[in-house]
Amino acid sequence: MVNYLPPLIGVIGKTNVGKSTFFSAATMTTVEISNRPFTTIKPNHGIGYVKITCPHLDFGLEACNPRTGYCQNGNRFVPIELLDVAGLIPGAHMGRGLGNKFMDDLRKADAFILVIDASGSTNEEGNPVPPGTYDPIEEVKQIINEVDLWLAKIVSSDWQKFSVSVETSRKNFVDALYDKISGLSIKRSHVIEVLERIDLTNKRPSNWKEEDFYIFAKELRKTAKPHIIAANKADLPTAYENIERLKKEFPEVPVVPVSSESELALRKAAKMNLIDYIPGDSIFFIKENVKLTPQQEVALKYIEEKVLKRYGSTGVQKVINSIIYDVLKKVVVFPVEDINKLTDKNGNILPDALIVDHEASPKVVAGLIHTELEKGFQYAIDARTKQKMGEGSRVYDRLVFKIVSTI
Ligand SMILES: Nc1nc2c(ncn2[C@@H]2O[C@H](COP(=O)(O)OP(=O)(O)OP(=O)(O)O)[C@@H](O)[C@H]2O)c(=O)[nH]1
Repeated sequence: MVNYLPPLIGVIGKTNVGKSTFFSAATMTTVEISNRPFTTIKPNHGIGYVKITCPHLDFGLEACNPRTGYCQNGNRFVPIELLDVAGLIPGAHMGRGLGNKFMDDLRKADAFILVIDASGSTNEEGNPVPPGTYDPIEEVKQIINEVDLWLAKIVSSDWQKFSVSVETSRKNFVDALYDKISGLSIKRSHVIEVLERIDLTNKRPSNWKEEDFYIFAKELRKTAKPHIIAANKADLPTAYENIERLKKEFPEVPVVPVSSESELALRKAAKMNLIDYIPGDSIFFIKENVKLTPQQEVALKYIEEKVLKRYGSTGVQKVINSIIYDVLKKVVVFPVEDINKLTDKNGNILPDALIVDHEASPKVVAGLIHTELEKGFQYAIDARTKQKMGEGSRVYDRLVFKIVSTI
């Protein structure tokens, strides 16, 4: 899969809200896996996983052989890349705290998970305060505002020179603007969409005012750097009402109740063979013949009562699935060589799982696997229906398919 890159998701938030706990929980596997999906993993990068029902179940197969990620009890865990973005404080866009580092990290991300302390026990500077005394709605507004100010700053830098150059050379404004912000991993279509939406397409660049940059940045963030809210510390009673308030205040953004600490504890306990637990599940089982310490018993009881029974899961897995499916509108597809055995040419069952746009054509997916495969693309065959899929067809979630190419 030479051209395939998994989605890159930034995990952002103030200090002390549980961002590191979330990151550790999301990147810890409950089973030993030997494969390393991507060649270079930098210090603040980690692998998280989208959880889906593995197609091997639908086809009545016993197991599969993932080249990356893993499969546990029929649940396929498909890798994505997570980026632990440096902690954020007000003024970060001006370089305060680790501001510049934070912003550099965010440039590359396709979307971000905003971890907040939903219990209201961390103030705006990231210092602990009595639970319920800080309003997490303010926390969200503040961080999103920092992101918008940062984007506006990038867009407006050297604007005078830029606008003179565009106006005197009669360059295409959209192309020039797209070039200017190309370091942000933003699509050209995003720039066009945003300019049209806020009616700035025909305004002379030299007439752009400060509020134009801000509005443009805000809309660009919504389109090109969308986010989800991980309402962490949801196990604490002061979070209950706040979570409902957050959902009402930000109806356009998924708000997921999360207890990162609970998820981390469950994954650790599973790794230590104390419990059976699959990430994202609503239950766990204490293994037979295991003698828990009183402390472990209390902790597991707490998680069961305050988190699993209340919310149906710890929320960590839900956040990852939701950002991939609901926010980025992706699907997972499985290319194979043999549509009857679902194998590659070496006999591995369903070895590859690719996360792609839900509107992608099989030909575009072929190009992610190999440029040559796209060039020689003839058609694909859907392994479930055995029907041909032409260039005009669209992939769907958990599609298993073979690409037929002249090359
Ligand atoms: N009750 C509760 N506490 C949590 C939860 N997640 C994290 N915490 C606690 O919150 C505190 C901060 O957690 P961290 O993960 O270190 O927070 P952070 O945001 O990464 O902070 P920095 O590392 O300073 O940037 C720790 O005491 C955690 O144990 C949770 O789900 N519930």
